[in-house]
Amino acid sequence: MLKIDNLHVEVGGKEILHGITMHIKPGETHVLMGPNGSGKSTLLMTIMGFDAYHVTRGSISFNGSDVTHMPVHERARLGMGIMFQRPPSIPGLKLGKMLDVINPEKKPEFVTAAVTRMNMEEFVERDINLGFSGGEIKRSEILQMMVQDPSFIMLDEPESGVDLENIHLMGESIARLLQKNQRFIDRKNSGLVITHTGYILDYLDVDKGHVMINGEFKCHGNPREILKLIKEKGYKECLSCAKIL
Ligand SMILES: Nc1ncnc2c1ncn2[C@@H]1O[C@H](COP(=O)(O)OP(=O)(O)OP(=O)(O)O)[C@@H](O)[C@H]1O
Repeated sequence: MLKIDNLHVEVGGKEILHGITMHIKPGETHVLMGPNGSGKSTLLMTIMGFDAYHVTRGSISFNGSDVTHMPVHERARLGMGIMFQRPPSIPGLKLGKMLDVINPEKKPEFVTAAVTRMNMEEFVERDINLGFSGGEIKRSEILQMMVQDPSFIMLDEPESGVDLENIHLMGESIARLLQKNQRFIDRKNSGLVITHTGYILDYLDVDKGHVMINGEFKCHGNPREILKLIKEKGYKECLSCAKIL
């Protein structure tokens, strides 16, 4: 589904990603870990195609199409979706209005059911993210993604700032987006999820983990084993081992 080959990316005139290669197949979910400032969000923003992220070398292909220099809205149309780490507020645009226009194929009943599922009824008349708490922003992001219904789902720290009850709601909703209730061969949706804590792994059947340090992948393998290693020995161990777990 997603093939990234030797990707080099500059932000603000500085190279942040130094040759990232990865392949995510249909139905797979991968997890991205790594210390603060290592380039994880940069990778997601580049895959989605935001202007500030300049690909200087390498390529991104999505379902066989080269999207390396394609604008964001075209990537979204092809089926990419992203949940931001810190999405902006949009004064003057009500959440309900946004939900009405994200995906014309979704019937109003579908949208209403998604709003109810995410406990966002009292937010539809509010401007997007304006004054929302951290956890409310995350629920609003997932709600918008449920309506967009992308086939490739990127999540930047979905559990950060979310209380335990809502982590459960978020986890189950993300699992549905990634079709985790279906057999692997029947799944069409794939995902790339950034996590520091690994809480989200309790809800997702994840296929592979990657550790990024200073804009490069240093380790690939079982995400739970990688997290255990990081908790016990820190990221320094990833640098020294740099192997497949
Ligand atoms: N516009 C910019 N100009 C200069 N440097 C930038 C810019 N945007 C991002 N960076 C730098 O790129 C590096 C990677 O940032 P990024 O947000 O991708 O890290 P991250 O791994 O997602 O971190 P965290 O875990 O803290 O969210 C950081 O050092 C950041 O300061």
